[in-house]
Amino acid sequence: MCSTFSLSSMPCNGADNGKFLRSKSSVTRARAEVIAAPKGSSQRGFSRLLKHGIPHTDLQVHEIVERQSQANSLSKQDICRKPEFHPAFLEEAYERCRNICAEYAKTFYLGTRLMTEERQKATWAIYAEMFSAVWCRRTDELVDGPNAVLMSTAVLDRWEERLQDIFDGRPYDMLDAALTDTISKFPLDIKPFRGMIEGMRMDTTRFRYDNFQELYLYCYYVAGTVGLMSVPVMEIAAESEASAQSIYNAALYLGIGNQLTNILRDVGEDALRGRVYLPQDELAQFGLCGQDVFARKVTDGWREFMKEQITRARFYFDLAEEGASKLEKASRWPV
Ligand SMILES: CC(C)=CCC/C(C)=C/CC/C(C)=C/CC/C(C)=C/[C@@H]1[C@@H](COP(=O)(O)OP(=O)(O)O)[C@]1(C)CC/C=C(\C)CC/C=C(\C)CCC=C(C)C
Ligand SMILES: [Mn+2]
Repeated sequence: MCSTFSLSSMPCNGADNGKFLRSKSSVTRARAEVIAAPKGSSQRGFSRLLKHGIPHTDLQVHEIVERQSQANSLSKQDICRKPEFHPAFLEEAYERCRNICAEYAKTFYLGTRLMTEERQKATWAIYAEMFSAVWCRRTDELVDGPNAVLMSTAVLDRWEERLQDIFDGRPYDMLDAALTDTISKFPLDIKPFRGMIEGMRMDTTRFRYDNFQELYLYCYYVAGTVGLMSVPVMEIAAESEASAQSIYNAALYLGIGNQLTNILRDVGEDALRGRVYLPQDELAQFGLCGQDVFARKVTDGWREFMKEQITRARFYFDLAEEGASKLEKASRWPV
């Protein structure tokens, strides 16, 4: 059993994070470290973003970093019981994960080809598992009416049970087996995986985001968590003197930057699914509203609004960049 990874409570909201930060000076320092030098962000854009504030999820990151350092001091045997899989079975399992990644995440897959063999396989296994959860959830969107949310909830509850079984060494199918094997090789924490499912839950009930604070939380769940899953696989360079917290934050920011970009890319497609992920208060500042998004009107106001949103996504990519150089050498280029 992976008792080291037992779950604590669900993430707290931003207000609680604030209290926590005041009492944990190292976390505050780490945060300051990361936001001190956002290369490439224009001064005007940057101060505007700071005025909005960077909504924080430091509490979760801090917990994960703590558990990670405990895990690193344990032997692989202590971390997780290694299940006995036939080598040919595992080979086939990873091959299926690879095919899913190559088919549905083409650019990302190219990046994985630059990784060491063990890291590639781990990345495909994580991708395939999370993709399957997203895919099953999406299929439920085809169900109309009041039963839709109930169905999604049941599907996500089942995924959460499966996740626990994977971490307990009881995989349900071949894709799960690949992830169980990956978990026996890398000190992965279940918490970001649960967070990803929480993000999918949010997506079943929430079709609008009033402000960036709310959107950030969604992005944290569906994408920041991907960054947090990645660090134990990519590994921090032994010679790195940066705090683990600052590197995990950078990984989280890479997820946020990716998800904000994904949202800007998919405005039209998401509107067809009845969703507007753009912050409503910021749309209003440019004289826009959700209806304009559905109407697909491209006006000067829209262009100006989008420029600001792009600036924000770049801001997060800039925050992430420094962290990538603190990873194990062989992981920097693929990231
Ligand atoms: C220090 C440092 C900088 C480390 C690097 C950390 C790192 C490698 C971060 C990667 C961040 C990343 C690629 C995030 C992806 C974010 C993203 C776009 C998420 C999408 C969510 C939902 O979007 P939407 O609902 O709009 O869906 P579509 O537009 O219809 O696609 C996602 C689709 C999330 C779904 C998640 C997955 C399918 C799993 C992703 C898993 C991986 C990419 C594997 C990561 C593991 C490793 C070891 C790299
Ligand atoms: Mn999208």
